[in-house]
Amino acid sequence: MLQQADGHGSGSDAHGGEALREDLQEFLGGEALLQQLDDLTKVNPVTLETVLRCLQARYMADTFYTNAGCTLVALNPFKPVPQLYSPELMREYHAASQPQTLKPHIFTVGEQTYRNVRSLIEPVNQSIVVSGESGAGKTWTSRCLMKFYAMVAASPTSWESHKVAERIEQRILNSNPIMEAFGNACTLRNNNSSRFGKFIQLQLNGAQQMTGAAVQTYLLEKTRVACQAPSERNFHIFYQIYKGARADERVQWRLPEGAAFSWLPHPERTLEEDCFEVTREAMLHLGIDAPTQNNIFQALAGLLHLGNTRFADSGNEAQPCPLVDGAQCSVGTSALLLGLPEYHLLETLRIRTIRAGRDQQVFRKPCSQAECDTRRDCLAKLVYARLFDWLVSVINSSICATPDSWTTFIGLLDVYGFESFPNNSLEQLCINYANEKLQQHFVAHYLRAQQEEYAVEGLTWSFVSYQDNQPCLDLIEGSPVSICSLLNEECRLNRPSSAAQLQTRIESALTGRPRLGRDRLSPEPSFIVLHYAGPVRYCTAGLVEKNKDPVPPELTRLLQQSQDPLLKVLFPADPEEKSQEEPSGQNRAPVLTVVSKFKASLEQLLQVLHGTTPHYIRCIKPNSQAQAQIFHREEVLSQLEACGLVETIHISAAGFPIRVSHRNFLERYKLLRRLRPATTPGPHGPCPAGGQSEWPPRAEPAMLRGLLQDILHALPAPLHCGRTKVFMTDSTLELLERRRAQVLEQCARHIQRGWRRYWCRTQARQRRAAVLIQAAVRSWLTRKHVQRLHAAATVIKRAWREWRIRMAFLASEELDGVEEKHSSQTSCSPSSSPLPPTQTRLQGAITRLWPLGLALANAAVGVHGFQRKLVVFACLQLPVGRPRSCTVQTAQEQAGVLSIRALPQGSIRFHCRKSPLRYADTCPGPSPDSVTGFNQILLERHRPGHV
Ligand SMILES: Nc1ncnc2c1ncn2[C@@H]1O[C@H](COP(=O)(O)OP(=O)(O)OP(=O)(O)O)[C@@H](O)[C@H]1O
Repeated sequence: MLQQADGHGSGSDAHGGEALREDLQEFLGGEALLQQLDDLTKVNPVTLETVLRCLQARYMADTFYTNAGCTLVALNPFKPVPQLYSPELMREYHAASQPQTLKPHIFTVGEQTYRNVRSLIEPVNQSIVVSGESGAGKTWTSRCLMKFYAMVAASPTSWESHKVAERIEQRILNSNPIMEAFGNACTLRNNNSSRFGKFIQLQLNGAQQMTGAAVQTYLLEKTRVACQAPSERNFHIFYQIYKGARADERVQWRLPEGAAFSWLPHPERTLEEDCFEVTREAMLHLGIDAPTQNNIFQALAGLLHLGNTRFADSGNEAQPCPLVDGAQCSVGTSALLLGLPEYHLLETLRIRTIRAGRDQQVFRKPCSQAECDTRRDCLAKLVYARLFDWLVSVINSSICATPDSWTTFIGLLDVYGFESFPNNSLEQLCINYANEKLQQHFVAHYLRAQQEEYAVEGLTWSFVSYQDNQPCLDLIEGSPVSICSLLNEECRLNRPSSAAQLQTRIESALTGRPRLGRDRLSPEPSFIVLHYAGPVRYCTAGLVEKNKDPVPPELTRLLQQSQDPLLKVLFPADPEEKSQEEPSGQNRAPVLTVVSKFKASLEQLLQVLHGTTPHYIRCIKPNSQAQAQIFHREEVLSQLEACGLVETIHISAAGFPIRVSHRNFLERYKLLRRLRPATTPGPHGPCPAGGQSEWPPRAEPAMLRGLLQDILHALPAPLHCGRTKVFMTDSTLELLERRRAQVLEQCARHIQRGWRRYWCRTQARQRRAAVLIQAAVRSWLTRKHVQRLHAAATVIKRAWREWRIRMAFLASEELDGVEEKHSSQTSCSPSSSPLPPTQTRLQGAITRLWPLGLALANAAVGVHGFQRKLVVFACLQLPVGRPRSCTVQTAQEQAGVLSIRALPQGSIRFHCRKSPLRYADTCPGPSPDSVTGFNQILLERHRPGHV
């Protein structure tokens, strides 16, 4: 989950931070606020990932400055930013009552240092260390700061002092173009790369007015004069004179247009730094008059011609190397321009003189071709380095105030950043050694600042667990044995030693040193130093030679004989002078090597820095293409490592990298009080269920602290409760988060359980209610249905009964009617009959035998039509004359007689297919055994016609 930078595992750290949960991220820092976060130490937690994200967000929003505790991180905009360095802005920062509350800017640092000087709080002197890799913007930053001080420190009381101050400031500002022309060059990484380190001391009087300045330079890359890496250039000044010389000067300096110089690569490339006039102007302002300037440029032209002096192999050790074609002219011109005799120059380059023996006998030995080249290059480097130092001294004499006119100073240190290339040599060793020294100084200061914050918060804590870079410094410069001492020893002994031998010596003498490593796969002899910013492999080849920086004494002697006024100044003839460059086997006195000189100047610098209040500006190059609005995380990350910001983060991790205000802490972790055992209620009562309302915005600090104590009581974690913040380590945060997750899980379980119980209860209730409703509805529906059926049945029953009754009635009527008629017929007189007598007789017969007649009438065959009707009427004794009074259906085709059976009693049974009676035919439940009666006609003997 949480990962904090530990040791040097930056990669994993960067990824670890990514895994941080969003809500935690928000709690600790607030994702949305990243670009508004002015201080990198306020990103929470302080990890590389969050720091990178914050820087990126700010860079993309054109915010180039960010605080990082006591450090200011300056991202190179690589584009002109309007108003970012305007005089109005300078004035705004200067006039602000609290510049720290304004946006981070180099002017905040400038103003802070200025106010510190004014406050006279010890240490009064201030220093600003501007560091970063090549092209990160150190020179730009230093220049802007100098302009700032020139503006703010120029508030003189009188007109006269105003004029003095203005002149001084102008001189200080004018020193920049000169130093840049002579000390800067176009490299692969920066078109205007400073090839030296510098410390500028701005001197202030008791009224904090700038009265002067002093410049100290370090480690000029003088090899560039004679050797330039592919695609790189020589120092700007050579191009300036080559391109900017007037016609008469060209003649005087022997610089015809289009002339080719091997030490002037890529002359066709024109940079804005190639402005000769600006340099001349600045030199003039600093008191370097035109003849002196002329002299300087003439000597530089002499060096260019010296570069064209090429030697061929003589093929004979006893013979000096001949010059290649055309080189003779170059030697002549060079000698002329340098004020040297041509012959003497050539001889010095080609012949080595060796003094040996008790009486210092002189031997002359022709040099090899390579040695000639080396001596030529050495001469050029010697002249250029002395010229550069002389210029610095001239600048200093021009801008430096008399010791009694200034009391305090603000120092600006512009140094190379940490360097690590595939092959590193003495230059990188010196640079990285300086960076180690500065890092140690920075860390000590940072720790002090941290301690102060803890003290303000009322915390006592010491950084005992922090491992500083002392072991690495011991390895490089320690006593009695270190890399520097071994290199110096090699120079002092002046014994021939190969690269492999040097490697072996270093490894055996420094074996067991924790910061020394070895690259077993490297084909070249080398050793590895584990610097705070990462491991660097140094090749041992050429280390001793570079450390010796040998200058053949003949060269110095030659230059001392120059007729050139400038060279006379640079190389004063002093017969008493014991050349430092004359190491001899017998002389066991310490030799002034590059390393020892550098170490001495570094110690002097650090002494100065120790006596000041330091401020740090870390310049960061967002991309190596020098493009605006491009932020390469990997590149920035490696620079953060190199400038020690990562180390700062590691230190933060060693302390309490996480600081949360009391209120925020309580808001997030109040629920941890639930962990408190039920039997031990805290002094602040039971846990309130509420949220925000429980801590009103202006809650008493005492109350907050009390609640905090409750949490601490419930969860014994290594938390440190400051006056306004809670301090904790990364692992504590992790523990808190874990416990919080546990409590949340418990709560979630409780809620789930409660909810499930409630849900089940509700479900059961609903189910019961549904069943009840369903039952009620169903019974109601059934009742309704049954009622309807009942009603229908009643209707049917009633109708049926009525029908039955009617049918029975009709049937009985039918049957009764026949009998009655029959009886009444028999009782009636014949006179009353309307029928004729024959008919009446027939009718009587029929009537007597009416069942027979009826059967006949219904027989399928037999009587038809009216006869059939008549028979029926007769049988039923219906009046024929009134056919409408009753209806007799006779045409019952189907009702034929099926069988006629004479019964033993004398009765006859007619079995009809259908009852001849209209209504008596219906029988609801005929029994199969019984005679149906209605479709059977039984003629009984004693009583015919009984049905
Ligand atoms: N604040 C800035 N605003 C705009 N451009 C800048 C700024 N800072 C730096 N640059 C650009 O970056 C280039 C490199 O800056 P600068 O020369 O100051 O780098 P440096 O760190 O001094 O490099 P070196 O160590 O090689 O001297 C400048 O020439 C300029 O173009």
